[in-house]
Amino acid sequence: MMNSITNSYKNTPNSLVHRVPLDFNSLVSVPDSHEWVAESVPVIDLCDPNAKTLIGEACEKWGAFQVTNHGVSMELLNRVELETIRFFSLPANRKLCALRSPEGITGYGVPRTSTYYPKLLWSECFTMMGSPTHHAAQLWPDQPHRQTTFCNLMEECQKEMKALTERVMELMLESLGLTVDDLKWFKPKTGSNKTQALLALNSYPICPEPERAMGLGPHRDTSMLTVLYQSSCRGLQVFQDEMGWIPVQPVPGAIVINIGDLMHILSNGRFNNVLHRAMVNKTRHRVSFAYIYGPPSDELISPLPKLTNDNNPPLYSPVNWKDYIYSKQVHGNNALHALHLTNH
Ligand SMILES: O=C(O)CCC(=O)C(=O)O
Ligand SMILES: [Fe+2]
Repeated sequence: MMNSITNSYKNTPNSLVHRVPLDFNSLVSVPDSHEWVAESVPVIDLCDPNAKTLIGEACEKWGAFQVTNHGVSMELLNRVELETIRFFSLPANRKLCALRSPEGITGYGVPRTSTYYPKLLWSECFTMMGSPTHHAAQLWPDQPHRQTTFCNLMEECQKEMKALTERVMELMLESLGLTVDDLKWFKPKTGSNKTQALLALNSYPICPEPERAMGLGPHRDTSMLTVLYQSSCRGLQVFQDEMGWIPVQPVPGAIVINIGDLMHILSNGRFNNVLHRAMVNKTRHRVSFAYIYGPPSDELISPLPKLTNDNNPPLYSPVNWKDYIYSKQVHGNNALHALHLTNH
């Protein structure tokens, strides 16, 4: 019998790491040994024979997942990341030469979602559609070589991201028991593919008071899918009922896929259009880049007929991407409610 609590620890497992605290003051980040990881969006190997099923499950539960073995070269991702850092390190007055016009969609400015919130965001954004030739000439008027390097890289990035997006889209359709033929505009047998996409470079500068600011506020993407490379810096979080905000841990080389509102509509609500946000931090300038993929701008998107029946009627009325983007700018996160068919 122990007669005092002094002996209570005798013979209990007691390795060095369980006895000696870290020298916390010497650390600038949390080592893996001390990281308390919550359950988060799955990481899916695209070459896994089971990828289709895993993607279907992830889309229903999370509306987001990370992919590895995705076919986009690491070397390209690194180059785009470096170019993104280089772009945002330009002096403010230089970046303003490419300021997005009030009616335009491309160029430098605040994030597209800024109109949703009463407060402004701790971030800046540069958006492109195809080659950013016009903006490159505004940014580097006397450096044609610099313009070419920038444009070539951004075009290459969009080409690779598009290939990945189509591969993932196809797996998503298959997981719903559909084929590419069920979506006429996706990979048309005749004529060219008129799908549209934006490439957005995002920058979240170091913030002196991160707890008082927000990089990107809670939002759902207007897209069909968003393909995001977040490099190695934490910040992205997804919202899950009951669990709250969950970090999406950067996995070296992995790419994040988010389900947007249009995919949620197309799947008749089966796929979760994930609510997400980006936090800022005190020590690292965070950059990310997002390939925002959607249908041809006039194409009407509605729940796919094969996914609806008398017991499972369509939940949303048809909308095209162009009008939906406008509605999102005006109504923010409530734009989707306006399309909900409440009479069923
Ligand atoms: O930077 C991130 O991690 C998130 C970016 C994002 O949500 C967006 O561009 O829509
Ligand atoms: Fe987003």
